[in-house]
Amino acid sequence: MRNFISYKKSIEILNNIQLTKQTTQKLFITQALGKILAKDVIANHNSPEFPTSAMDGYAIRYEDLKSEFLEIIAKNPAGYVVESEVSLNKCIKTFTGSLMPKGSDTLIPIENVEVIENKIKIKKDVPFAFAVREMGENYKKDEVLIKKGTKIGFAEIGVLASLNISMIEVVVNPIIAVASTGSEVLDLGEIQTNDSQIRSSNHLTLEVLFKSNGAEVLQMGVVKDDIDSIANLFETALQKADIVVTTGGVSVGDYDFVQDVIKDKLKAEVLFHGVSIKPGMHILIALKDKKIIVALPGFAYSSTVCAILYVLPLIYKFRNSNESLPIIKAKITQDFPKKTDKTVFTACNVKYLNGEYVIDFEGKKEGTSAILTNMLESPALLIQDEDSKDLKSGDLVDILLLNQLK
Ligand SMILES: Nc1nc2c(c(=O)[nH]1)N[C@H]1C(S)=C(S)[C@@H](COP(=O)(O)OP(=O)(O)OC[C@H]3O[C@@H](n4cnc5c(N)ncnc54)[C@H](O)[C@@H]3O)O[C@H]1N2
Ligand code: MOO
Repeated sequence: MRNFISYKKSIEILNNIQLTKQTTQKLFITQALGKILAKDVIANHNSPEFPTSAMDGYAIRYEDLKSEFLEIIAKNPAGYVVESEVSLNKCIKTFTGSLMPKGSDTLIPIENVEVIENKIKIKKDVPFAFAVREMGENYKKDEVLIKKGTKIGFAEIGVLASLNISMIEVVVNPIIAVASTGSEVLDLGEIQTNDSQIRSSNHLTLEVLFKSNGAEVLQMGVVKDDIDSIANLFETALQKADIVVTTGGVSVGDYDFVQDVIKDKLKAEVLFHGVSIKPGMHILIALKDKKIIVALPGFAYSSTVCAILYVLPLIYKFRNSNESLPIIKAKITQDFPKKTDKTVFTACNVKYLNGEYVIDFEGKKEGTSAILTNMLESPALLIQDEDSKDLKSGDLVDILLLNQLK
C-alpha cells in the first residue's frame, strides 16, 4: 500500500532538495527581461547629480520673491551648463531638466510671472526650493537599487539604463524536459486509429506553463506505455535537463510503467510517491544523478495543478529568486463543504470587487480531474487545508491566482 504524505510534508521535502550552484550569464539589459538578477545593483552616482529644475520657468533666489521686478540675464536650456550666476534681483530662464544655475535656489514657473521686456514681475509666490529636484532625489550613490533575486521587468530595465549599465549578470534558467506518456494519447496531427484515443494536452500545457515562469523547455512529446520507450525517454531527458517532468503512468494500473522505470530501471532515489492532495495524489518526485524527476498524474487538471504546486517552486529555487506562488486571501460567496480529509485545490472564478477579491464557482464543471476547461477565463484555485472545516459564505479563504502565471 502506498504511503500518502501530507501536502505540508511534501513541500518541506521539496524545499530541502539541494541544488548544485547556479550558473550565471551576462546579457544586454533588454534581453534580460524575465530573468533573475544575480548580484545587487548599486548606484554609482547620485541622481540627479546636481539640483535640477522640474518645471519651465525662472531660477531665482527665494529672498528676491518680494522684489518688484527681476531682470532676466540669461537662458538655460536642458543639456547645457549656463555660465551666468543668479544674484540680487536677477533671474535666469530655466527649463525642465536644466541644472539650477549657481546662486539660485527656487524655480518660479512661467505661469506665475508676467514678462515685461527683459524683466519678470512675480504674480504668484512659491515656497522655498519650489520645483527644484534635490541632489539624489531619484537615488543616492551606494544605494542598493535592485536586490539580487529580483525578476527583471520594465522598471528594472529602466533603472539599469539610467545607471548606464548595458550588460547585466543574470541566473541561467533551468532546463526542463517535458513528456506525456500514455498509449491512448496522440500528439497534434497524429492520425487517430481507434475510439479510445485522445489528444495529449499535458505536454503542451506544461511547456508553456514552465516557459512563462522562468524555465527553458525541452519538449520530448508523447511516449507510449511501454517500458523501453519510457526508459529511453528518461535516459535522454536526464542527460540534457535539470528537471524531467512526465505525465501519466503513476497510479495503480497494469500499464502505469513510469513509476516502474523510475524505481526499478533508473533506481532513482524516490523522495515521495503519493501525497494527500486532490487532485494529484499519485505524484512522484525522485532524484537521479543530481537531476530531479517529477512524475505527474495523467489527468489534465491534475497534472497542471501539480505542475504549479511542485514544479514552479523548483524553478524559483533553481533561479535563486524571490518569486513565490501568488497565494492571496479572498472572500467566498457561497457555502462550500470540505469533501475529503486531503488538501484540496478547486478551480473557481475570481474578481476584484470593491477593494477585495471574491470567488464563486459559476460555470465550473464538477467531475473528474480531467476537466482542464475549469482553468479558463479568470481562474483561481481555492485551497482547503487538510484539517480545514466546511466553508461558509463570507469566509476569507486562500486562493492561488492562476492568471498571474500566464
Ligand atoms: N484503482 C485506482 N484507479 C485510479 C486511482 C486509484 O487510486 N486507484 N487514482 C486515480 C487518479 S486520482 C488519477 S489522477 C489517475 C492517475 O493515473 P495516471 O497518472 O497513471 O495517469 P493515466 O492513467 O495515464 O491517465 C489518467 C487519465 O488522464 C488522461 N491523460 C493521460 N495523459 C494525458 C495527456 N497527455 N493529455 C490529456 N489527457 C491525458 C488519460 O487518458 C486518463 O483518462 O488514476 C486514477 N485511477
Ligand atoms: O489524483 Mo487524481 O489527480 O485526484 O484525479
